[in-house]
Amino acid sequence: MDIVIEHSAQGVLTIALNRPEKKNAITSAMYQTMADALADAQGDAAVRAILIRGGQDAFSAGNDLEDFMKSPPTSEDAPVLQFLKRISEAEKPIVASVAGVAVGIGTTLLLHCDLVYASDSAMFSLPFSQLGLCPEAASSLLLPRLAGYPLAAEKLLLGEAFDAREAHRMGIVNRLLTAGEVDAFAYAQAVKLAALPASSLRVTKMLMKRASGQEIAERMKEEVVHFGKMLLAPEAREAMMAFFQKRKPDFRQFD
Ligand SMILES: C/C=C/C(=O)SCCNC(=O)CCNC(=O)[C@H](O)C(C)(C)COP(=O)(O)OP(=O)(O)OC[C@H]1O[C@@H](n2cnc3c(N)ncnc32)[C@H](O)[C@@H]1OP(=O)(O)O
Repeated sequence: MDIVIEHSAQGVLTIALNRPEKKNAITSAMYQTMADALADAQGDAAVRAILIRGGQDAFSAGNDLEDFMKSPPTSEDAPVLQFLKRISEAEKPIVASVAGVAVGIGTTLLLHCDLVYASDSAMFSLPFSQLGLCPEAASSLLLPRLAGYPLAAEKLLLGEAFDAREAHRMGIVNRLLTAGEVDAFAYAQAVKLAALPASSLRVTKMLMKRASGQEIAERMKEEVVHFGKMLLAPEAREAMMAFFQKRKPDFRQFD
């Protein structure tokens, strides 16, 4: 199973990305499973905190590029958009544990989690421009707000990878741990949350997020319009073909 869902007796729902052979690249089916798990968690009183994690080698290599080419998300009910809506509107606290690579949505989904813990060897990247695409998950709004414009622009315009220390400095990550410690630490934090009064956490999260909720939803909609068009454009096709052909893309052929 590419996504493993586990309920613990302490009230933690764990969503584990489990496609190590593809570095946890996320397919439509995986987004759908995660969106459904988040929806179910919302209505399940036994779930008091949510933990999202990948493996030691990869948190996630982002959207599956073959899926992008074969079935680009065009409609509003596309699984990726359902997942983003669910994670951005979740009322229950979400903790993330990041080890290995976190690429594209593997990094932007973290902007919607409440507590993010990462291994000190984790690597992050937002390679949208390198793929002929634009930011998603409201990262064009949230990253400049979190990290300041210069750092956000560097990451989103150049699309180069950055290390865990920089992700921590930018505010994407709460705390760095060793690769061996990060999952257990993140889980323990989720257990702590699960033991607190759910109503208090719900109201606290709502108060912190209420002002930005509408803006986030609107920005995601705006990003999707551009993203959907760009995904079908020749620049993105060239970038994705180049990835699978293990060569550098040639963008000089486009204006
Ligand atoms: C709405 C959301 C938008 C987005 O998320 S946009 C971002 C999309 N993601 C990417 O562009 C990342 C593409 N992948 C990479 O750049 C690299 O991979 C990594 C840096 C993540 C890891 O590099 P390395 O450690 O050298 O591994 P490897 O040999 O490239 O990958 C192992 C296997 O995994 C497949 N794979 C990796 N990422 C993806 C992906 N995103 N979509 C589909 N397949 C992927 C490869 O092809 C290969 O497979 P095989 O062993 O069969 O050759």
